[in-house]
Amino acid sequence: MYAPFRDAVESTFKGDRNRYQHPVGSTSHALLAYDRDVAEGADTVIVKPSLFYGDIVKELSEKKLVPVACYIVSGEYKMLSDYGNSTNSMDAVVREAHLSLVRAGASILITYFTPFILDRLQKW
Ligand SMILES: NCC(=O)CCC(=O)O
Repeated sequence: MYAPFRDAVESTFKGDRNRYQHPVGSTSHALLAYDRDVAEGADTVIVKPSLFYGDIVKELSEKKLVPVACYIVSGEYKMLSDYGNSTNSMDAVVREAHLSLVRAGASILITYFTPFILDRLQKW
């Protein structure tokens, strides 16, 4: 999900970051990290990437301890952009994707679509 960002910054990183990324099939790792981070004084938690993790966003936001921020990373941006461009449905797909995270409980959206959304917010 991070390849477009790494390409943009001409990253020389080789390998993977599996040692500190949560296993895709597990909810419990994310919940343990949340408990640890809140106990250490975090004032916000970030779910990143976020579009495939609506279940995690919902579970964390229902705890109501700290706001949940959702980071729509570069690979998600590319997927949405490619789909929106190829089907001439950018407004609809961007709106639906971002509202899905709001519906799941996101308090903050971190997204490369910010200028696009701000241009349309009054209509949505
Ligand atoms: N520290 C920068 C990032 O994490 C970027 C992630 C992305 O947008 O792929």
